[in-house]
Amino acid sequence: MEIFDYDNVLLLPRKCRVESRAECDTSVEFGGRRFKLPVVPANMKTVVDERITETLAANGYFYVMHRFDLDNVAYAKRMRELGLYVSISSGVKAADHDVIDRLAAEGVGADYITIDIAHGHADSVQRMIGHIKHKLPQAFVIAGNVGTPEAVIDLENWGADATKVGIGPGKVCITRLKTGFGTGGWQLSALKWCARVATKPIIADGGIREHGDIAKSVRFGATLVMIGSLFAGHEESPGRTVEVDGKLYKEYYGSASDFNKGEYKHVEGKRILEPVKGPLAGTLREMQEDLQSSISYAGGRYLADIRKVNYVILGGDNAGEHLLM
Ligand SMILES: NC(=O)C1=CN([C@@H]2O[C@H](COP(=O)(O)OP(=O)(O)OC[C@H]3O[C@@H](n4cnc5c(N)ncnc54)[C@H](OP(=O)(O)O)[C@@H]3O)[C@@H](O)[C@H]2O)C=CC1
Ligand SMILES: Nc1nc2c(ncn2[C@@H]2O[C@H](COP(=O)(O)O)[C@@H](O)[C@H]2O)c(=O)[nH]1
Repeated sequence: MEIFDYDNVLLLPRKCRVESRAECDTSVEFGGRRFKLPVVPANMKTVVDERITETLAANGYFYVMHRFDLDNVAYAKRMRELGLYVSISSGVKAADHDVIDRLAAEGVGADYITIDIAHGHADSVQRMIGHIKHKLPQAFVIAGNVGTPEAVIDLENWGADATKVGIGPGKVCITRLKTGFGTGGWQLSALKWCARVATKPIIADGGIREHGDIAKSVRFGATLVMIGSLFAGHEESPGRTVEVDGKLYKEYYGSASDFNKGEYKHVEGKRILEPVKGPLAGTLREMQEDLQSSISYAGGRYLADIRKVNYVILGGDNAGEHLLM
């Protein structure tokens, strides 16, 4: 198997088919809705909050609200009152099952539910998918996180409508150091490996450091890309603002860090500071422009055209050109 990651792959251009990059369409259909970008900010406490998710939903972007210190039912009710779609996260414990029961009993429902645990290839996830499909059959269920084709096949067979791939490639992740496991350092080829067997959408989660990594993820099979660090350092970001030597930073910590958990137990995440870089809307606009350029370099007009390009692997044992024949 070829092993590579975002920083040692480049996509190869094909003849341009547009007069302007404005003709390139970055939108994507996911779970019955069309969104402006194949990008979703990570469902983490220092990345999204109520206000940011409302803005994203109201402006045509996909979001997943985090599940920490949050009343999911009250959150879902508020989004409904605002006329916005509901996209929440869930764990797999008894209290998480109860939330699904309440959403059903109170008639609130949810449009998207992301089952989001560290080791998503687990019986507990199978039970939770079954519970959601029983109580809220209309909900689109995303399940993860996983890092192997076997896991993608199982989650799909258990009823997941999409799977989330990425064990440990995140910027504040220390899973590979603490456990010796994961897709950190080879996330892009793990995505390719998983996408070969997937029959439903994949969300590539973690490891995106540059906007061009979004196009690379799409090339290797992602329908959406989940991003934490690139979104954590905005004016509106929920992380605490910290001043160091006159410069402003936002704190960004892992969901499995002691900062999120409130105790040092099974810690697989750390805290870092991200420089503050202006409003979120500016980054979303720049991501769209960059992705429009990516589509034009792919010789296409639509996101899916990126899937048609060849690529090169730079350096290492797998170095070489890879042609689609
Ligand atoms: N993408 C990634 O690489 C990672 C992401 N995270 C994120 O951190 C957050 C917290 O995750 P998590 O701790 O799973 O959530 P929870 O604290 O909600 O735990 C979920 C359940 O899974 C169990 N569990 C967790 N890890 C394992 C494991 N390795 N093997 C068996 N059972 C396990 C927990 O039990 P118990 O605690 O008793 O074991 C608990 O019952 C999530 O948002 C998750 O996405 C965390 C680590 C890696
Ligand atoms: N191993 C851990 N992974 C974590 C933790 N908290 C979040 N995450 C994952 O990281 C991505 C974001 O990655 P980034 O490279 O874009 O910053 C996020 O979506 C989760 O899947 C954690 O504590 N440990």
